[in-house]
Amino acid sequence: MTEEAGCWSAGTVWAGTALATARLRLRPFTHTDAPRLAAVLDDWDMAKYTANIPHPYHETDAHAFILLQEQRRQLGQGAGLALERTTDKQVIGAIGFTMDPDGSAELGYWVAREAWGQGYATEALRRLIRHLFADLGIARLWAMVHPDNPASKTVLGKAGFLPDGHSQCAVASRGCSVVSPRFALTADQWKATHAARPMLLVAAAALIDTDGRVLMASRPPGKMMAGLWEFPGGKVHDGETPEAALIRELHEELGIDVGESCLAPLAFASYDYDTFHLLMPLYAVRTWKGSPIAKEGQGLKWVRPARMGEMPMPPADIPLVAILREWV
Ligand SMILES: Nc1nc2c([nH]c(=O)n2[C@H]2C[C@H](O)[C@@H](COP(=O)(O)OP(=O)(O)OP(=O)(O)O)O2)c(=O)[nH]1
Repeated sequence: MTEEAGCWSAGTVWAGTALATARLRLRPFTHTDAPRLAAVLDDWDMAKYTANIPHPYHETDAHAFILLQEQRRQLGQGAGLALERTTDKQVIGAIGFTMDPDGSAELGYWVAREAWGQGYATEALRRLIRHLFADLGIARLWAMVHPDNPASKTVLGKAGFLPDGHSQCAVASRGCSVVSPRFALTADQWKATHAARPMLLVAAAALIDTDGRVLMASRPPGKMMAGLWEFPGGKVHDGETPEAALIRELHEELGIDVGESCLAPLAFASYDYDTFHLLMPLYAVRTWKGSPIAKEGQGLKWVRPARMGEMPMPPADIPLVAILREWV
């Protein structure tokens, strides 16, 4: 294997590589997660609809679960991944899969009560589905939900799963089994819907001050990826050039005026967000008129590229940080 081969091989959970979504990192559990798991899962409302969460739930149960996930991963039987929220690195759920001998895989997930109703399960599920179909070549995925858990059915529906009959499902916390609806999605069905996702063109700026610091903006509450630090900019409207869009956005968001000749193309981000594909040219800007002020409720920070890695950022922006470190 040449060194470049790393550029071609897809990330795989078998090797423990984390999967990023807009707001989450899907990563293997470690034993340091055990207290958090016990705090979240020792809750009847969490256990009652899931197959494998006993009740009550102690840290020893969490350690056994974490050990089992690592063993399953090493044996190629499946994996259980923590849903780590990017903004605060808190574990807010889990998602996992188990390989079947026929090349299909079963999925399961839960989200902590404090994070219910915010779309985290759908976001994680879409990302794992893409990994299983596109990177690992699995042909078909299926999942069962407890019959009294409509929220979980909705999550599967949003991810494109279709009803697939019923099966008996053991429920550890109740010590019995229930007849549960099954849902399934094939790789072909997924490919057809995934291929139809739109391409979103966004123009962004690295405003660089005389001290070599770059202006970062935090996404305001209520917007997708709220709280993450990004480069100022926004969507390119129909009929606009990326440059014109960026000049407009910098005026609207920061109250500064930038001439088109001051926009130097620097790099671009190209990133699959599951519901759209982002293409984002990044321009270096060293000269502008006015002082940047937050006009849209965003936070602003001047940051040295060497410190940017410490800030929670949209996953699309991570490769841009390395370029800025080299270049600024
Ligand atoms: N501006 C900007 N957007 C980014 C970055 N990284 C990244 O993934 N994005 C994504 C987040 C959004 O999905 C999209 C930008 O959309 P936006 O909602 O901020 O665009 P906008 O300012 O036109 O806002 P709106 O009028 O639609 O509310 O690009 C980045 O560094 N800067």
